[in-house]
Amino acid sequence: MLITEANSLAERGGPESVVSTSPTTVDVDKDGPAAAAGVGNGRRLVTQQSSVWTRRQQAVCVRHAFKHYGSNKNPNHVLQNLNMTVPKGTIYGLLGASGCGKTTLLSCLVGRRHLNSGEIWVLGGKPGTKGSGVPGKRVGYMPQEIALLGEFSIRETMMYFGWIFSMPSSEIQERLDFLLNFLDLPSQNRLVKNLSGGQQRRVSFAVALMHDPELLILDEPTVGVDPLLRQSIWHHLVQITKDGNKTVIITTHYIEEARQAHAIGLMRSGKLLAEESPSALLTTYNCLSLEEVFLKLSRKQGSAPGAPAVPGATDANMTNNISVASLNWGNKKDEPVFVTEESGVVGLNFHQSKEMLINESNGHLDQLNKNRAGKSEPVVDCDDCTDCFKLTTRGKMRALLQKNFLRMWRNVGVMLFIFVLPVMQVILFCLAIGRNPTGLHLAIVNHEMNFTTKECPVYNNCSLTWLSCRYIQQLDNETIVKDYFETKEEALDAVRSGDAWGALYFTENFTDALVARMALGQNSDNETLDQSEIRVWLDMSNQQIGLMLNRDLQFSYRDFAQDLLSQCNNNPKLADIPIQFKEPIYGSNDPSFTDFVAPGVILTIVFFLAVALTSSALIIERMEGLLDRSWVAGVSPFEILFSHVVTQFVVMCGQTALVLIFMIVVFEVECKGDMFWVIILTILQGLCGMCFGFVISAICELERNAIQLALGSFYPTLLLSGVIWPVEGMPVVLRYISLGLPLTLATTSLRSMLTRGWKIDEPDVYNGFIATIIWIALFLTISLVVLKVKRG
Ligand SMILES: Nc1ncnc2c1ncn2[C@@H]1O[C@H](COP(=O)(O)OP(=O)(O)OP(=O)(O)O)[C@@H](O)[C@H]1O
Repeated sequence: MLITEANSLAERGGPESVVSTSPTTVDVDKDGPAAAAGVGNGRRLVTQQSSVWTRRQQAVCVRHAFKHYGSNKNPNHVLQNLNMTVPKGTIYGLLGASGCGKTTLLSCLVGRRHLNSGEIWVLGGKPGTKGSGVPGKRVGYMPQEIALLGEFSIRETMMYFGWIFSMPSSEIQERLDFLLNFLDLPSQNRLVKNLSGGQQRRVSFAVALMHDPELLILDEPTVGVDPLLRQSIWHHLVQITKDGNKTVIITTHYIEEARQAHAIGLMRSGKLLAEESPSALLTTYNCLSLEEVFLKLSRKQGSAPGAPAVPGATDANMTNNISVASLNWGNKKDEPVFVTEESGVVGLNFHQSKEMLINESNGHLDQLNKNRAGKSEPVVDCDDCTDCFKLTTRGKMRALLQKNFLRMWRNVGVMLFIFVLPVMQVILFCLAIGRNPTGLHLAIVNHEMNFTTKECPVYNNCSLTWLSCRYIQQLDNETIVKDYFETKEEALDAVRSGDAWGALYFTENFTDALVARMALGQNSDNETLDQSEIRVWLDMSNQQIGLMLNRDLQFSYRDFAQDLLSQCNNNPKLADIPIQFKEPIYGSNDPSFTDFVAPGVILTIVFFLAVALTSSALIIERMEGLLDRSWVAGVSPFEILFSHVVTQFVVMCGQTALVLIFMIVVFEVECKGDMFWVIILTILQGLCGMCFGFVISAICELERNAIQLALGSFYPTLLLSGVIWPVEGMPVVLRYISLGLPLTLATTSLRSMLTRGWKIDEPDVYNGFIATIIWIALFLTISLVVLKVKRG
């Protein structure tokens, strides 16, 4: 029968290699691998060259697969020279102990991971190559973890994946109705996060079945599923593979349920111990259960050389992944058994395995062969090539955008974070930063006044008496709280103990000395000059308060002197120092710290909110398994990034509007420039922060690391970008570093627009735009590259 298959292939015009090499005959009793397998029944092994063409005919064909995790120096070998053949139209049960590498193998099949060496063919193509359809809609993958969005309802989950697979909504709904019923799922409007573990697994299974793919890869789909439903799942799998167009690869820890598979691969330590139909395995190993077979094979593999052999199995067949039961294939004893020359797999080239499975699976594959008879298998070269040059599809964008928006909408905390936080930050900044301190205690010792009666008269005319009182009255009562002390020592003690920010001392003949100083001018003696001075001791530990008191004391003296001079009909200008500060070109003579910091604060708020929002976005999806599942469904890194960019852009526009409205309209931060360019620059900075967030998200595996990196970058950026202190105050090296940061030139640009009213044609302004755009491009490129590398 096997030879007939090969001949019929030759008649159909199959590749020459299959036909021309078939006559090579090996005497199995002498040198063939089957000799070691104890095949001494006089049957011949016929070497059949495994060609690319034959491999492409299988649903899955793995040859000499090696895969290790970790570094080359210290590798953890997971797949070791593994060969596997899954004919089309079969259910293939992949069994093995926990940690033997099943999930790794499956992830290589769906293109999520790459082998270190070896070959994989899935549905005629190599996973991950253009046009192979894998990853993509030709495969349905149910990973071991739930890998769904908890915030989505069952219906929304189905819509998400259905749209990714370009299915129309009506078709998705039809499929959904069927799957809800078939998998005994609750109402389609229930949120996934509120379902039981078993229900969630069934939704995950439904997602894999959704688009009716050619190849279903199911990693433990029956965990947490009751026996009845388990049986109906298996029944369904048998049904869908019946016509030979669908193939299922399934892993399960319930070994006995795999009896319903057409073929079983028993895997251990990165190798297939055997690859057979369940009944062949039971017969060959003379066991009653598959579990027994597995134990026998495992013991054999683990036993020392020279240990008693399991009937029908040897070290040689195990290491060569030989299908022992294939030796029973064919009804006649003298029929040859084909050996795939390259792989060393006995019997498991596609014709033999099909043939075998027909016999072993109650005729199910008889039907399969009938369906295919006379039909030459099309070689899938570029099945999906209409999509090869498309960047995305409408369905994918619709799915990804809805997912991003719904996710935000459903999460009240995130919504508050997005819109309330920037407003709160602006309000807090405007209320807390830049205002003059008030209620500062000043310890005053005035020997001119009577300390007991506290008498200190003030005359607002040309009276030259009690001038110390007149000066003290000039001090702003809101800023300064005046505490009187009898002696200088007491006043200084008040400063030392932190009860006052400074001490002010007037001698007992202050007024006389001051009048003499004004009258005598350059003829004043030192004694007069000394006595006319107001002595001040400040607590300069707080620079802002110290400098402000210093400034207020001087301005108060100038106002006091000008007032006195004008009351006495003298020119008040005599009280000024001979430097005249005219109306400033930009800004005011009484500049506000708020106006200096505000541009940088606006950009920092928008930049770092975007970082915070995006830095964990991809990580959460990755940790939920949704990212992996989306990759397998055929979504590209570009599509993921693009959908996030669009979502974030919408959010950014809202945030920018709120920040600018509160800063400029509510708190009246100066804005002399063109509002249009101010808005554009702010949005661009938000986009820049978002792209930086993507980089963090793509680089970090854990959310914790992303938070650390985002927070860690916050302070250096804030300190070095000239937001709170001029760049000109930094050491030269830091200045260059500062110029290379994304916020520095943008802050200068926004400051120039807000406070100077400069237009876009000024270099200081347009440099900020150019730098921001360069950073956006750089961050996007980095995250795209990292995502592509990580996707494998
Ligand atoms: N990303 C990874 N990095 C490093 N080692 C890994 C990684 N994924 C899996 N491994 C290791 O590879 C081995 C095989 O893991 P794999 O998940 O493929 O096993 P499995 O057969 O699917 O197990 P189970 O049945 O428990 O799911 C294990 O030792 C595991 O620790």
